[in-house]
Amino acid sequence: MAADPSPKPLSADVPVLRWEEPPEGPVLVLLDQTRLPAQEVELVCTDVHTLVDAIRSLTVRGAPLLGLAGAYGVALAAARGFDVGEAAELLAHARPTAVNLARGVRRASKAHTAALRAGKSLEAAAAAALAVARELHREDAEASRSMARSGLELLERLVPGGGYRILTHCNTGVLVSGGEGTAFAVALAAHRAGQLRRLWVDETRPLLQGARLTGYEAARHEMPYTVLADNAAGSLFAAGMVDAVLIGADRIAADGSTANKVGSYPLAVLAKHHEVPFVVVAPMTTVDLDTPEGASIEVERRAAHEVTEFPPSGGGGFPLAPLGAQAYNPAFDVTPPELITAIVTENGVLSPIEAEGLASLCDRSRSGNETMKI
Ligand SMILES: CSC[C@H]1O[C@H](OP(=O)(O)O)[C@H](O)[C@@H]1O
Repeated sequence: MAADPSPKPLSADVPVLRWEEPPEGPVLVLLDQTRLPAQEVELVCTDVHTLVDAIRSLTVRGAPLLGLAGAYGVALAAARGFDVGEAAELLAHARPTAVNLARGVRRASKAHTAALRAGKSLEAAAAAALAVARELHREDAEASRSMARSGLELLERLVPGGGYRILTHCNTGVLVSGGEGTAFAVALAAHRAGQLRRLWVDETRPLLQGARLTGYEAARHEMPYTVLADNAAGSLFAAGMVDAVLIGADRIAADGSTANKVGSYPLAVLAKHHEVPFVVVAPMTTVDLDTPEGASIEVERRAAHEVTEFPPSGGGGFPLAPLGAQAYNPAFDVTPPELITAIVTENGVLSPIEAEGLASLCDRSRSGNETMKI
């Protein structure tokens, strides 16, 4: 279904994802992140195929938000009488790396199936799936608030004196979350506390989630931010201009290996070399104890045109390389635990990273939120 063609003013507070129930049937409304920062355009999803395409094209993106989109997608399929099993399969496999997506789909599908097995009506089963999606939404918003608090406390310990110069990669704010995000939410908390001296924003080629989306979010909060080409980060470290690196995650394996947007691993190596804290901020929905180590994480490979053309969406853009050039375009890379200073979750902060520590975090209630010295 076509989106509203009239772009909304950038100042509008447009929800990233919302469920609506107009007379013609329930819909999932998405802020189209491929159009930002130039335009705030919404995509109205009335069916699962539209939602799957939106996930694959990064119209909706970011690990925690993908979990919510997956769960709402199951609810949409159930409410509109689609085959829920088929919908769940399509949604869960729309992108492979962020564990949150399949997890959100699974939790909503289980609720739907349980309702049917209990003899409930199709409407009640659809409502059960929607209730799970809404609970996940609330949980993610609360997790975001908790990580922002814990992450700021960690910065105060790691970087005495405040006035943080934080480098971040990709986008990890409200555009990836049911709340204010993960790593970006920590930077925003520092800003609100008057402790953010500079937010260095890696542009994050090839899809430029940093320049486009983190820039968009930082501008709206009037944060002191500077965009940089990814390959300029090294000179910032060399000049001693980075106090900490904060990144998100798409999947954290049982040993602490972390898959995140491509370009994260080189930042971790730079941070190690320059003795700068490298901190991962991610909700527990991103921790996957069933994946033992980084080598087991499936890294999504994306189309060559995202690298060889501009704009990098959909093909047919301005050629940045000879037509037909091959391109290596992994969407993520994996940072080993020995390069990670700490992992901040809503269940606690793990530092240094020890495999059993993550399992302990998974066993904790949200209240057990203190730094774990393993
Ligand atoms: C806080 S998770 C956000 C995470 O998702 C991004 O990937 P994508 O833009 O491809 O969905 C990136 O890895 C971010 O760190």
